[in-house]
Amino acid sequence: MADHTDVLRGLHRAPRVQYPVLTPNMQGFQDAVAAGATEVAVFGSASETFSKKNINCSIDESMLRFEEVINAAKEQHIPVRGYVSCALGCPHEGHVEPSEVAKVATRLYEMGCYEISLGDTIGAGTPGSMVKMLQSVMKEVPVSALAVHCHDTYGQALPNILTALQMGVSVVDAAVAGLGGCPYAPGSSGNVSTEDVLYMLHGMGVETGVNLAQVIEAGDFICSALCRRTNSKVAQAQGRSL
Ligand SMILES: CC(C)(COP(=O)([O-])OP(=O)([O-])OC[C@H]1O[C@@H](n2cnc3c(N)ncnc32)[C@H](O)[C@@H]1OP(=O)([O-])[O-])[C@@H](O)C(=O)NCCC(=O)NCCSC(=O)C[C@@](C)(O)CC(=O)[O-]
Repeated sequence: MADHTDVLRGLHRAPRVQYPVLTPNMQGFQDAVAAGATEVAVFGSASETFSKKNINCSIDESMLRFEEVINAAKEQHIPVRGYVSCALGCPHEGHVEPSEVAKVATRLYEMGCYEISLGDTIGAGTPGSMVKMLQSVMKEVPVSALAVHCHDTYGQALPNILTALQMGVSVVDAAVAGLGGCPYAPGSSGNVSTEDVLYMLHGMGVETGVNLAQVIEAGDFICSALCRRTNSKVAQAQGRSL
């Protein structure tokens, strides 16, 4: 959190690209806007323990903080995205009831988040648990306002994403080279790699508007800058960043 405004100020922004900034409280929101953010995101959790460890407050307290951020954002016409972590399991509590995910997603949506990203923070979900969780959330929030955010710890990210797409979700979070993760989800791997999602979608004939070869190049660049090996199976198959 501490250096996100430096990152934002250092970006060379491309037209038609959004650069949402995670803003868990008003301090984060004000700093982000001062640094030029045009979209922000609040990140809550369906697990009480994870909420306390990740953002140092209970779920109810987080909602009060988010309401303040969302109201301030509305005044400035800044769109707000909402995340629900631990949608398919918690590193501390284990199983998370789909109804708890639906409750938090509904609160964020009703407060004014234009989209709710359902996070499998520890990557422990399967198509079976994805179906149950989405069925519960979709009773309360329109599917057009839902996104999925899958980590690949157990190698289930792509089947989970495919399941969500088949249920009508059309927004998928991904990270170049499968980077990412969360300091409060120890042992969990990064987000599903953008390259692997694109390869699957293009193979299914889905038009994404994204150039896979250029994303692989971007993955090479960032892996070399971070001295990390790519987590993308597609990039590995093409002999990249090994
Ligand atoms: C939320 C806080 C900041 C509360 O932290 P806190 O300690 O409760 O906050 P505080 O208000 O008591 O302030 C303590 C210090 O933090 C500073 N502070 C206070 N707010 C901010 C801010 N916005 N930005 C920068 N600094 C801040 C504040 O200025 C103060 O500094 P000091 O006076 O001691 O020098 C802390 O718990 C925190 O940083 N949590 C974030 C941890 C994190 O980065 N988690 C990973 C994010 S990704 C994720 O959660 C999951 C997701 C989205 O990827 C989806 C998924 O897979 O599930």
